[in-house]
Amino acid sequence: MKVVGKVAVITGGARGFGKAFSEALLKRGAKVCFSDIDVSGGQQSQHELAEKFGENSVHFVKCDVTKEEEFRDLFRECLSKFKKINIMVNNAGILDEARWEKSIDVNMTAMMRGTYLALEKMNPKNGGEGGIIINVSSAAGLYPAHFLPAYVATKHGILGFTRSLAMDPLYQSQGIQLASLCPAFTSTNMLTEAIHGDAGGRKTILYPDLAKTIIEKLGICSVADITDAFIELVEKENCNGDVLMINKKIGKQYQFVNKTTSRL
Ligand SMILES: NC(=O)C1=CN([C@@H]2O[C@H](COP(=O)(O)OP(=O)(O)OC[C@H]3O[C@@H](n4cnc5c(N)ncnc54)[C@H](O)[C@@H]3O)[C@@H](O)[C@H]2O)C=CC1
Ligand SMILES: CC/C=C\C[C@H](O)[C@H](O)/C=C/C=C/C=C\C=C\C(=O)C/C=C\CCC(=O)O
Repeated sequence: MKVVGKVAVITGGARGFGKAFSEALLKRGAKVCFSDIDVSGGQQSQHELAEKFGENSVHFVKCDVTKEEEFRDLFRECLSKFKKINIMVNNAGILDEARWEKSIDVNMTAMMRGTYLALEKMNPKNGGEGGIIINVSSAAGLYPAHFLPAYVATKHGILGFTRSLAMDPLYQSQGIQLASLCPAFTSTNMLTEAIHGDAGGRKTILYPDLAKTIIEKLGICSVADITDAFIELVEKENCNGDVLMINKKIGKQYQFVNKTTSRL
């Protein structure tokens, strides 16, 4: 898709990947409505991005993706400000093995809700223009890891859901494409907290020492590495059904490329 002139909704955009993806789309001439549960972080990012790209290009909305009404309001606000939605990025996510039910709520249920809401708004029958939905999974969506079993389950779920909808001829006929991004370990707050504990010193994963050893072996990506892969997906002529993994050792690698053998 050509990004210039398009409108994107991004969840979890106050920091990390969500902020970097917002900036990359703005740089290419899109308008971005980004959201987060973190109001002060979101406002700070809004200020920075508006200074670079103009007040009329970027809009922050407070949205806890686990609250259905707030999620609906995010879409309403984007449509009222920018009149359309071409790109939806379900990026908000948490890593907290002690709160595995919450992990399912944020990483899985909210991602599904964001996808269904975007499908509704992008449907030409409802005034939409089709579009692209990118769901942020993880290398943990492709590989098991016994230091983060609940997180792994949610990230595998994202792939199953997104790849299934991408097969549906109904959405294809509406000009809607769905793809998944699978970054491996990347230097954001999520990784720092996993290794060192969260702000309160609480462990977010099991066996942090083991995780550290594995991370040292596999290497750590930069946010720029992942943003580059994100933009590649968005700008492809057809990214429908794609699962793009990125890790430090092998770089970008499309998974399940032999789609005929990995589909019904
Ligand atoms: N950093 C990494 O190594 C990797 C991260 N990911 C995924 O990328 C996505 C972004 O992660 P990072 O930027 O690394 O993490 P991060 O922790 O820096 O950013 C996550 C953002 O999501 C927001 N958020 C959390 N719960 C929310 C909720 N209920 N409603 C709305 N916003 C909420 C947070 O406030 C934060 O701004 C997540 O889905 C994560 O699972 C995937 C692979 C690797
Ligand atoms: C402790 C981790 C904390 C945070 C990281 C993120 O939340 C991230 O989402 C989790 C990633 C977990 C990744 C688990 C496995 C990764 C595997 C690979 O990168 C693949 C390795 C080799 C590929 C071999 C090959 O195909 O040749």
